[in-house]
This record gives sequence, structure tokens and C-alpha cells, in this order.
Amino acid sequence: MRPTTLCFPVRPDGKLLLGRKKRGFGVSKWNGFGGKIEAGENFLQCAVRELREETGLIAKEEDLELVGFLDFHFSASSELDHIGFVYFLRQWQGTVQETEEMEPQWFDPAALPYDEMWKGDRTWIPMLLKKEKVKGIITFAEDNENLQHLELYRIDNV
Ligand SMILES: COc1nc(N)nc2c1ncn2[C@H]1C[C@H](O)[C@@H](COP(=O)(O)OP(=O)(O)OP(=O)(O)O)O1
Repeated sequence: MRPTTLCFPVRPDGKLLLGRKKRGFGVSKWNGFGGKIEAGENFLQCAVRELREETGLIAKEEDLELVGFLDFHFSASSELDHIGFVYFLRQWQGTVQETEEMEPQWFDPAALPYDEMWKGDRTWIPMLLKKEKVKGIITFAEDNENLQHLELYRIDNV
């Protein structure tokens, strides 16, 4: 799979915006917002475009904080392997809208719906919530759902 971006808008009260994916890869899971990089795009441009397509929110590239770099591996489906750049965003313009791809909802960071998210998320999102930056390799088992192996590192800069 092509490299991806994943962006989590964060409100001043600390709540995170997640979306329930309505179609495609990760359908029905809650996640941040993002997608595959397109030809000629850099990661920031991809993150801005995907956020706008999936939520209606308009971000400036300089407001995207790179907080994670993850290497997702699928032991039974190597065509799904991809890297993901993870961003927090604290300023934007516009209002959140449901889109054809995502049903958005704000969540308290202490009550994220991990049971309905990708299985790796409960390991690295708490690190980000503690203001740590993270780099790692997450390997999914043959069912493409459960975790097979995890290597996560706290880093100073992504
Ligand atoms: C496998 O573990 C993952 N965990 C989390 N939390 N998020 C992931 C994982 N793998 C991928 N993602 C994110 C990365 C992207 O933000 C989306 C997938 O993007 P999608 O395939 O929907 O990309 P689009 O370009 O929007 O796809 P279309 O072809 O449907 O336009 O999930």
C-alpha cells in the first residue's frame, strides 16, 4: 500500500476527533483522518487534503505536528504493508461535517473506543497522549486484525 497520513484534531479541552470509517480499509473502525499519499504530494499536503475530504476541516501545513512514524506490517498480506505519518492538529478552520467516508465524533482522551479501533492503537496512542513522540513497527497476525509483534520507541523527534 502507498504511504499514508493519519491526523488527530485535538480541541483545547483535550478531546480528540475520531471518525468511524464508512468504507474501504479499516471499515467500521474508529480512527484519525487520513489516507494514501497521491502522486506529486508530500505528506503534509496529503494530511491537509485528507482531513478536508473526510471532515470538512481546513488545516494549515504549519499547524500539523508530526508525532509518530509507524511501519505497519501484515504477515499474511504484504501488499497491505505501509508506513504512516501521524499528526496532531490543534488549530483549524471550518466545522466538522460527516462525509461519505467518515462519521466524526469527539472523544475524551481517557475514553477512546479502543475495542473498535485498530488493535495497535491502544499501544501507541496513549504514548502520544502523554506528549511522547513515537516510532515503531507494528506487525499484524494472519487474520490482519490481531497483533503479532510490536516494537515501539519513544523518540525526541520524528
Ligand atoms: C493497521 O493499523 C492502522 N492503524 C491505524 N490507527 N490507522 C491505520 C492503520 N493502517 C492504516 N491506517 C490509516 C492510515 C490512513 O489514514 C487510513 C487508510 O487510508 P485509506 O486506505 O482509506 O486511504 P484513502 O486514500 O482515503 O483511500 P481511498 O482509496 O478509499 O480513497 O487508515
